[in-house]
Parts: sequence; C-alpha cells; structure tokens
Amino acid sequence: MPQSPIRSKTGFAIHRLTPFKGRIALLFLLLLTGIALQIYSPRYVQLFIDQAKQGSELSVLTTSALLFLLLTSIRQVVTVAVQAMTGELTWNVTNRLRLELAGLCLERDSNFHSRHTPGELLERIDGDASKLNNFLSAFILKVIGNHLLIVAAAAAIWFIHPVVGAAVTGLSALALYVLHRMGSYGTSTVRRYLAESAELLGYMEERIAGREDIRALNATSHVLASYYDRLRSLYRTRKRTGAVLGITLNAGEVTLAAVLAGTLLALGLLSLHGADLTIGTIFLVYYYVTMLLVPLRNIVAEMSDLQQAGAALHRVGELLAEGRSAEASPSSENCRLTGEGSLSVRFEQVTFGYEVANPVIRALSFEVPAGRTIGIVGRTGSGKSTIAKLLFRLFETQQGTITIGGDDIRSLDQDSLRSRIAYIPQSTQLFEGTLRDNITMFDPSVSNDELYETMRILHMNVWLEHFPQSLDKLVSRDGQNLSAGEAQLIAFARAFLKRPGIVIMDEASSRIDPATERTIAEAVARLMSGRTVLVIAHKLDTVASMDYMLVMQNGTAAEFGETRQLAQDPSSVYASMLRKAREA
Ligand SMILES: Nc1ncnc2c1ncn2[C@@H]1O[C@H](COP(=O)(O)OP(=O)(O)OP(=O)(O)O)[C@@H](O)[C@H]1O
Repeated sequence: MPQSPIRSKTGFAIHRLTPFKGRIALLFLLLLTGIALQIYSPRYVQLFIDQAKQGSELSVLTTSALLFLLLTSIRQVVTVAVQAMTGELTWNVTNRLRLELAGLCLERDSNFHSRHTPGELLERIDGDASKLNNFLSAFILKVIGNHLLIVAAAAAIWFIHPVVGAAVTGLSALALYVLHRMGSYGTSTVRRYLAESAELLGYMEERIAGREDIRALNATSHVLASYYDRLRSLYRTRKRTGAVLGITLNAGEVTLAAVLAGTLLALGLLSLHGADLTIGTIFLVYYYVTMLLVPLRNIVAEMSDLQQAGAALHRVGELLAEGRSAEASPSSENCRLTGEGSLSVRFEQVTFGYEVANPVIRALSFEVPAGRTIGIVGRTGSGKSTIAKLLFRLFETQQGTITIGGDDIRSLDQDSLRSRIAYIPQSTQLFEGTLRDNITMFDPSVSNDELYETMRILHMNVWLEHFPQSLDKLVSRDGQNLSAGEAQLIAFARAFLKRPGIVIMDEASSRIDPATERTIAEAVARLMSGRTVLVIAHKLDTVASMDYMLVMQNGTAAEFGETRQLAQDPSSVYASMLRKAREA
C-alpha cells in the first residue's frame, strides 16, 4: 500500500536532522512559543468583546486591546526567527546530503556510471537535493508547525465547548486523512516525471559533450528530432502529473469546506438549543476554526512540494542504496598498502565481462615480479585496457584473483590501492583550473619546488616557458585550450608526483609527436626505473625493451613469457608479430 508522503518521509527527516539536535530543540521551543501565543492572544479579543458588552471602563478595554497587540507583535518576531532558523538548518542538512551524493558519484565504479549519465546524476545531486530542501523546510514549518497548530486549535475549542471541539476534531482528522491519502497517490506520478526529466538532461548533456562529432557527422537534425520526441513524452507525463496534483488539491479544498460548514452548523445548533455561549465565546470558537483552516489550507498548498519532495527523496534513497550495495563488496575489509617500493602483479584465472554473460577477459593468468616491466599487446578489442581497469579496481572480476604485492586487491582499501598505482590512459581528462591544479589534482599540499622539480625531470620546463603565467596558466573546461599531447604530458607529471609502486601506461605516448616522445623518453625511463610497469601498446617497438610480454587474443593470453626468449623462438606468436611488423 502506498504511504503518505508525510508519514513515509518522517524517518528520513529525523535521521538527517539528528546531528542538529541543539538547534532543533531551540527551533521547537520557538515554534511552540509561537503556537501558544497564537492560541492565547485571541482570548484578549474575547475578553474585550465581553467587557465591551458589559459596559466596562475604557482603561479596562484598552488594557485588553494592548495586551492582544503586544502578544501578536511578539508572535510575529517569533515567526520570523523560526523561518530564519529553519532556512539555515535545512541548507545545512541538504548541503550535507549533496556532499554525500557527490562523493558517492565520484567514488562509484564504471558500472554505476554506465547506468547513470552525468546529466542525470547532476539532476539528482542538485535538483533532488533542492526539492528535499523545500521538503525539509516544509516539513518543519508547514507539516510539524501546522499539525501542532491544528491540535492546539482543536484542543482550545474542546476547552471552550467539548461538543463543538469533538465535531471540529473529527472533521479535521477526516480532512488530514484525505489529504495524506491523496498525497501518496501523487508521489509515484511525480516520481515518473522526475525520472524522465533527469533522463532528458542526461541525453542532452551527452549530446552537447559530443557536439564536435555530431557536427562532423552531420547528425544534428537526428539528435534534435530525438530530443523533440523525448520532450513530447515528458510533456505527456507532465500533463498526467498535473491532473493528479489538480485532483489532490481539489479534494483538499472540498474537505476544508466540509470542516467549516460542519463547525458552523454545530454552532448554529448549539445556539438554537440555548447553549450558554457569550458573543465573545462564539467569536473565539469562530476564530479558532478559521485558525485551524489556515494550517489545513497550508498543507493542501504544500502538497505539490511534498509530492515532489517525496518523489525526490525516493530517488535519492535509491541512489544511496545503490552506492551502499557497491560498498558492501569485499573491498570493505580495508587493509592498507604501505611502503614506497615497487609491487608485484599477478592475475590468476581471471574472468570478467562488462556484462556478466559476455566475458571479455577469460581465465587470464600472468605474473610480473616487483620492479619488472611487461608489455601487453594484441589486436583492438582483445582486452588490454580492461586488464588495467581491473587492476585499478574500476570493475570487479567475476572469477579468479588479482594480487598486488601478494595481497588480493579486493581485500585492500581502495584509496591506498589507487594511491600506489599510476595509470596513464589513452586520453587524459583535464579540468577547469590552473595547470598546477591539473597536475596536483587540486592537492594544495604539493609544494612549488616539488612541482618545478617534476617539470624539470620530465623536460616540461621548456614547454612551461611558453606560458607567461607558468603553472598558473588557466586550463579551460575539458582542457580545450591544450592539445591532446600536452594533456598527455600533464598525465606523466601526475604519475611522477604520485611516486607509485606500479605504473600502467595505456598507449600513453600515442598522442605525443615523435620529437616530444624522444624528449620525454629519459623522463619516462626515470618514471619506470625501479617500478613495476605495465605498458599497453599497439606498436611493438614501444614494448620491445620490456622484461615480459603478454600477447592478448579475444580476452585470453595467446602467449606470456620473457620478451627475449619469445623474440628468439621463431614458433612464438610474438616472433611472428615481429616478423609481420618488419614486413609491413
Ligand atoms: N565500459 C565498457 N562497457 C562495455 N564493454 C566494454 C567497455 N569497455 C570495453 N568494452 C569491450 O570490452 C572489450 C575489450 O575492450 P578493451 O578496451 O579492453 O580492448 P583493448 O584491447 O584495450 O582495445 P584497444 O586496443 O582498441 O584499446 C571490447 O570488446 C570492448 O568493446
């Protein structure tokens, strides 16, 4: 059975608000003070009316009126304070949630990211968190505040006249029940709408990122046509959502009208039967009934926000749960890799597929002792880069074991594993920031001296002289103002700074021109020196000097052995590849 958007989210709100106990206690004190003032102040109006009817002196009447004004003014101040405190509290809570979601998105493996586009994740981190911000403010100010006010107003009426109180309480309870039930039906429709709109964002984000290829392939019109289809579908969902919201609000309004009519009827009947009610008392009951209608109407008005927040909360919950299930893999053992030396690498009967049913690595075994080098060659799509991704634990193996330094990588703390491996991919991702930020990956603890020394070793100081701002040169988003080769140089510098135990170079020099490649050859040699190195390459001469050679074929090791021995054995696959390369 669907749950009310208010009731089902109470647990979430309480969990998120717990760290702010002190501020919440103060907020509640203020909230209760405001409600007490709101309930108590009209008694002076009742007093005023009854005193006036009895012909009391002007000074008595003035005192009642002034006391009413004083209490009302204090209540206004309290209301402003409650609103300000609620705003600050909800921003604190939702910013924490944003951080949690952003951290989760940055940490999750590529499987997670193949299920969610960056656009969709952005919508979830920011869009859904903003809706939750609205929800939490609404929860405190409107839901808790209004429910408390309803209870207080109903209790005040009970106190004045139990029969009217009973009628008002019964009708209010009915109104609240109807509102909560209607809200629960709206949430699932809104959830569908939010999911579709996040998908649409993801679709366009991907197309804008690939705009150059789309233009080059003359595919702009297809992309726009598909975008239009998706917009139409979103519009249809929006219309359905609108209809559900409309029905919800109308049901709310009808229930409110019933509350008012029922109360007035009860008062009329009581007057007819000669109940002992003064004009002041009738005014007071009428005042409380109208006061009770305000929070009920507020709840109706907030229903749309609550439905959106309910849907957003459901989606955030799904994302957090997805993150938690990934964390629950054997990695949580948290054994740290220590020391600075090089580390051995061993694959033992490893099988892996991006889709489980379709393995791209099959029963692969090879071993590289610490401080030695291996070349990994093979045709396009044979699984070379996947080996690097598995070693780095961007994906989990389905069978077999990968050990580094003798430890199963699944038993290692991910941070320490990744801090000991430097991976230089085929293309380097750059970020908006300075050259320094891009080399240090925004780590302010790296000193200028260390950076300049790295640049000198890599012979990047000559390249750096082209920029008057030196390391403060601004890199634009995605590194658009740098060439692919320059981006690759930055990747080498990043690897140097890491002082890794294992270096993986995946076609690392493929984007550097031969002259630059020669210039940094010595630096690359220094990076490799004393470290375990895996070099993935298409060109055989790139890996000819490696100690070991792994020839990949359709996800399996067609051959693995010492490079020199394989080169000298005319029957080996590697020797035949060398012959073909020479003939070509
Ligand atoms: N993220 C991914 N999701 C699904 N399939 C993938 C993914 N990455 C690679 N593949 C598939 O896995 C297989 C091996 O890919 P891999 O990138 O390891 O090959 P490779 O030998 O490095 O190729 P290349 O020499 O072209 O870089 C290919 O069939 C590829 O289509």
